[in-house]
Amino acid sequence: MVSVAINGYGTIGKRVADAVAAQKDMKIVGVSKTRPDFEARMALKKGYDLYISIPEREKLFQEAGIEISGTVEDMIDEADIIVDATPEGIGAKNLKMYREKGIKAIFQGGEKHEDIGLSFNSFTNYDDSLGADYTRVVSCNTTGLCRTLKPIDDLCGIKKVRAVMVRRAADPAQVKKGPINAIVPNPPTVPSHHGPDLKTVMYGININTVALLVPTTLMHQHNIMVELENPVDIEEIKEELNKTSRVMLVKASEGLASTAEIMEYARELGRPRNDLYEIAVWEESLNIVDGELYYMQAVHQEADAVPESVDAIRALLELEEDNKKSIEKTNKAMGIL
Ligand SMILES: NC(=O)C1=CN([C@@H]2O[C@H](COP(=O)(O)OP(=O)(O)OC[C@H]3O[C@@H](n4cnc5c(N)ncnc54)[C@H](O)[C@@H]3O)[C@@H](O)[C@H]2O)C=CC1
Ligand SMILES: O=C(OP(=O)(O)O)[C@H](O)COP(=O)(O)O
Repeated sequence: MVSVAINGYGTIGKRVADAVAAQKDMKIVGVSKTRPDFEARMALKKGYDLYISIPEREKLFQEAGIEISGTVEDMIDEADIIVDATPEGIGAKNLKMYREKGIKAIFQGGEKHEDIGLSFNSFTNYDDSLGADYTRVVSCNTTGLCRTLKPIDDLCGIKKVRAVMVRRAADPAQVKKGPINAIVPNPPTVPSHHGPDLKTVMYGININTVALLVPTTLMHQHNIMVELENPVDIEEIKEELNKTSRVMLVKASEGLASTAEIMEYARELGRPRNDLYEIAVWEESLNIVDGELYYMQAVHQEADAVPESVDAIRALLELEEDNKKSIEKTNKAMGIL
């Protein structure tokens, strides 16, 4: 059983911690916090040893009566691998420390591909991270694109993709982010960074994306148009997506006509934090017009890329050479369809 530490126990970090703890071949040996808040108390309640990323704040934790086991450097000494889930750009700064400590590390999508040198998705390029020292799990939006474009490409080939990424402005708990009442071209430049980001894990795919921020916190929504290489029937596409792991077809006609209703469905599934790991594709949106495939999907940004971090641990530590077997193990432990 390998020992995993989480540097940055936040939205993604705490979810990855629970996902790792659910696996049979790995365990959590520590998580790091910057301040003694309710998340720190929850981490201890879950049995995770707590480490501090800002040593000068040790007194704050003591005054709060929150037991800590040391600094991030101490935590690294206990682990076989680090999952860095710090805010965008901080992971790249931590890379120097990981190198000096000689520990493998997995980063998240807020880091730049060029800063880490390798990016990861369980379905598209797992093998390239086998035995690597560092890799970067692509962001929630790019993960969402991978999950549906990969099976479509395998089925009938993709000539070109255009996608409009309607992104949530903030996560539900992020009270300082917006917009509250505006639609923001973000980035205002076209194409957005999502196309190049997808190419770091789906090599050579021809894609251009446009991205917006809208005042919602629940999910991202994607509008995808695919010029297909070879003719295919829409029922074949539906069948392929229906059997694709970490993807689910939903029907607006059955009350799942919005991101809000999809998240209500996620609550019915009863996973931790009502998370939806699967990419939800509106079945009614799937259509082929003049040889071009159209479809719409929704992405639970807080959760969809979390299982990929678990698979990345197996790849870097060479616990499983076959991505399909890792995906199966991760899914089984997390109750993913
Ligand atoms: N929130 C989302 O929807 C998604 C986020 N990501 C990526 O995941 C990464 C983490 O993002 P979130 O979990 O949303 O951020 P977050 O802000 O929720 O959590 C970050 C955690 O790191 C801690 N932290 C801050 N500075 C630190 C430092 N120097 N050392 C150690 N810990 C530190 C914070 O206190 C916080 O607990 C980013 O790269 C982000 O782009 C990827 C997919 C979706
Ligand atoms: O939108 C996201 O990534 P993206 O920039 O790849 O679209 C992620 O949800 C992270 O965004 P955040 O930095 O607003 O949390």
